[in-house]
Amino acid sequence: MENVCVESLILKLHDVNAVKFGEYKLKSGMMTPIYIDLRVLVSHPALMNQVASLIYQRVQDEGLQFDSVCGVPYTALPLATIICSRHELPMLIRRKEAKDYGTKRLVEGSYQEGDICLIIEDTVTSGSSILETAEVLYKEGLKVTDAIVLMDREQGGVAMLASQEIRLHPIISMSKLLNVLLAAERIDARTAQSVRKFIQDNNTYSPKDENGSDVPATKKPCMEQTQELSYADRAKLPNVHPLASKLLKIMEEKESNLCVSADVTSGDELLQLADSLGPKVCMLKTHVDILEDYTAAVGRDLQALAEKHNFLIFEDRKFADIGNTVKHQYEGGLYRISSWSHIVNAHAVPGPGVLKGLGAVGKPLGHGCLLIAQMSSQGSLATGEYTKAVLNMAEQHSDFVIGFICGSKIAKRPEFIHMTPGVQLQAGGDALGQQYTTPEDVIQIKGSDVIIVGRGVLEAPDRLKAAELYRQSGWDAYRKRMGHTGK
Ligand SMILES: O=c1ccn([C@@H]2O[C@H](COP(=O)(O)O)[C@@H](O)[C@H]2O)c(=O)[nH]1
Repeated sequence: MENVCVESLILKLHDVNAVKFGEYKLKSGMMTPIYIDLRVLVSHPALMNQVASLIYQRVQDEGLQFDSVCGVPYTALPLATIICSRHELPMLIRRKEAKDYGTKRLVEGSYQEGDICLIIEDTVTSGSSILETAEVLYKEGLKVTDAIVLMDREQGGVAMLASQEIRLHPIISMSKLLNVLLAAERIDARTAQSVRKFIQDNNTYSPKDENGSDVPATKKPCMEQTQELSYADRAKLPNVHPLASKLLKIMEEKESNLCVSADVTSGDELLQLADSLGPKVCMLKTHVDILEDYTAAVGRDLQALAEKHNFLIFEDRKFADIGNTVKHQYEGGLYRISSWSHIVNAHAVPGPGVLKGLGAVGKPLGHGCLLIAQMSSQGSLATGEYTKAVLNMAEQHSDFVIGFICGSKIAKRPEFIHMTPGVQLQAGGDALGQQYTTPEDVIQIKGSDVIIVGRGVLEAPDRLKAAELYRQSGWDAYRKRMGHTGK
């Protein structure tokens, strides 16, 4: 199954005019400055397949249990059909009007009383279309516990359906849509703000109080606003880890969010790289165990070069064992990683013990750790609930965890730094499952902070020139994300 990124899907939906700005009438008669018209998807099969993949991914991420799937007619019908056909799931079709001959059924397909039916919908405003479909299914003795929607306009649908005991799982929120279109300069700040205001002023759901009277609809104060902090401002936050603060300051000073992955096999080449590319990077990443001639002098000299050129060293060791073992692996052995590397990383698989073990060594030295929340390789299992659990673990250990290895921004706390590998100037991949995306995509669209580039620099005819190219494109993408235009 293809891996679909929400941000690029939003841009494609905009390309095919599925997202329109202007004056449009909703089903309720309400006028809206933004209209989502996913009916056009039927004319774009590749996009239709991507939407179906995203919906199914969400079904899996949420671990939903159900006996059949029903798409709300008509736009979600082909989506449900693709998903059910690809994954061999039983599907039901809800008729909008009963036939006046034959079985006269309103629900087509085979089902039994008590079966759970998952509803799929394309866009939700108030949630009334999903509820109408659920009510038809209820009359047939079916149960509805969950619904998935591609686009939630954030106008009360989630709360209304929750009041009817249906959990709605939106994939794209209106806030996300606006943020992505704004960052990609598809809309201007004024348009985004006027749509936000419309959404906040037009919440369709009024919960009832205990006497059954309407409680006035609350205006949502929580639509994601994009007033983002700069790297420099984040460095000054009161709760930022001192090492994260140092890195953010370096990034701002050197105008670099580039980490070069120095995946070379000789100590001399590593040191030569560190010296020549040092001025271009905020961080140098190593895999010390691929060096064929490591000696303690390499670690020492690397540290001196980090001082000279003002960058941090990140040993990409990916610790993944019990606390006691990782403590030894970090501090001892041939490489004595903790003696020269400012940052290491760890998988969350072993549980918090891995951070306790590493922290016992790293914390007194002022070092920091990145948790691996997602990976760039095809078929990675670090997705969905796992990624959420990693985020949670980081929040519990923010005295040592300074951020994440991830594909996109996953944490709201600006103290955490997001670092993304799998970056080249052209999207693509290698023969062993690595997947590449571009600096613009990673920094501007996906909201990560640092690009990690290996072969994009190492295999270039002129490594210094290539590093400068990546530094500049990473920095330009950051400036655009912050709303700066031009140089
Ligand atoms: O998910 C991950 C985690 C780590 N890496 C590492 O980053 C570099 C990428 O090198 P490229 O040559 O740019 O592909 C490499 O050291 C990996 O071990 C990753 O790629 N993905």
